[in-house]
Amino acid sequence: MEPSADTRFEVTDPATGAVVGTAPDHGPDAALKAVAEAHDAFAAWSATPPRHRSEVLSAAHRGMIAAKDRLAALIVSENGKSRADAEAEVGYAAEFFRWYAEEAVRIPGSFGTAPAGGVHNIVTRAPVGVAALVTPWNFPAAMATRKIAPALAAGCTAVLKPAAETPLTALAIGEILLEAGVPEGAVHVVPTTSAAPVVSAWLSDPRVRKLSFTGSTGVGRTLLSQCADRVLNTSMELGGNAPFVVAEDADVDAAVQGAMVAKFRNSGQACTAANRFYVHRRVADTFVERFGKAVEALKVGHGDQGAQIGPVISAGAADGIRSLVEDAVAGGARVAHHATVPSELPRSFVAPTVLTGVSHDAAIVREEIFGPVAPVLVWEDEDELIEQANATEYGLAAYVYAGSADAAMRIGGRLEAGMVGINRGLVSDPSAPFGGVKQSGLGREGAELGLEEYLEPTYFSVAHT
Ligand SMILES: NC(=O)c1ccc[n+]([C@@H]2O[C@H](COP(=O)([O-])OP(=O)(O)OC[C@H]3O[C@@H](n4cnc5c(N)ncnc54)[C@H](O)[C@@H]3O)[C@@H](O)[C@H]2O)c1
Ligand SMILES: O=C[C@H](O)CS(=O)(=O)O
Repeated sequence: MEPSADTRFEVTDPATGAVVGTAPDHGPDAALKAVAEAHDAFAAWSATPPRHRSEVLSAAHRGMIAAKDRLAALIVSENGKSRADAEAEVGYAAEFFRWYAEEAVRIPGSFGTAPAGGVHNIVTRAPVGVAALVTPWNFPAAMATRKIAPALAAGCTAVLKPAAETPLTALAIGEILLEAGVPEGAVHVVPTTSAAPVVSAWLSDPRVRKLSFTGSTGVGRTLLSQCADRVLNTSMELGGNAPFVVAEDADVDAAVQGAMVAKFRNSGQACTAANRFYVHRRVADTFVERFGKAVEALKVGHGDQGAQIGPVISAGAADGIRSLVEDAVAGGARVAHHATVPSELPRSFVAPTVLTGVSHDAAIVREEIFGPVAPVLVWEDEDELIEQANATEYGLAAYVYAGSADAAMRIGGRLEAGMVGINRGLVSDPSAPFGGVKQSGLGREGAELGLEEYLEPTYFSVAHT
């Protein structure tokens, strides 16, 4: 499953910089060899009975659950997240194998008669071919399985380039797939420190028929323009800037509980993370006080030592987050609450923080923070709220807490987002279509729609008398 590479690169713990493992460093030649093998494997895999693919995916689900402790430890070591977050990620990631084991036997098709008669329309779905999959470091298991599972269910084969920060989890998943019965060559995990040349080589190769990318909007734009040359089938899961709205009739304690999940899961490094909190003036003081108390109680430390908040991915990323806070404070914001970062911890740890009095045009409101900082803004007029919440190029997730279902659905329906959490701070679910509008992406992952991303319809026009 892993093509040979002459050189290896070191993978480090984001907290300490200690080397936690090494991965093969593939260049474009090795990456194209992986494509050749995936292409060779395609004819046989795409012709397997759906029930067989389903059973292999079920075995992959069981394999991941059996390896839960080992995978969680690997994720903590290379990503830094808390052990609890890592275990939750393994469960979530494995669930994509179970969901698509169940979908593999339900590839859709249809039969109809043309209105004028004399012609039957038969629509079938065929796997698109070899899929190139590119994933980020923030959820090293789930972002891989969210692509691999529907690709295999559809009958595609795949080459996967994980982020250079977190290749070890993807390599371990590759081994689990082999043990589950995925044929040699059908899924290649291709770590590299040369992302651009490797991915460009794939996108230029006619044997590659699909790109599914998860990462930043900036890199997504670059890859989309490369895909234009070959009019390549693409799925894009990109950045976000989720508003979290608290209405005047919301249950404030429930809103605080949801806010803790929406903001602090994975230390704020989720594309779905609440980036801006819009709280109605009538409940703003109560919300900030209770939210602040919960934030102050967060335990910051190493992921494998019982902490709730681990480091962010690098010291550079942490500095960037702190600069956003400083910029907001220079613009009039106030650090209302923060957790304590033990003094012995290195620079990659950022204090979970609640900011109040933040200006609507502050960089921290406009940019994806990707860290444990919560800017709170106060609203009174619903039309102004909607205008401010939608004033972003992103449209991935949004959250609304409101007492009346009517208000929640009305506000939620006016937000430009692909996913809206109503009275809950988590929208990620393998059985639901994950994805964004505007510059947060194209296409969906999870649910039935996630399978469609790896299928192409063929329509047969059949004459009959
Ligand atoms: N919408 C989603 O489902 C989703 C999920 C997770 C993360 N994200 C987004 O991902 C970003 C954080 O992840 P990141 O920092 O790893 O993103 P990134 O865009 O820097 O990297 C993502 C992947 O692309 C590769 N890459 C980087 N530059 C490339 C290039 N020029 N050509 C080809 N490949 C390249 C990286 O090696 C990595 O594998 C955030 O913006 C976050 O919102 C989105
Ligand atoms: O970073 C965003 C990912 O999609 C992770 S999750 O699906 O929200 O867990």
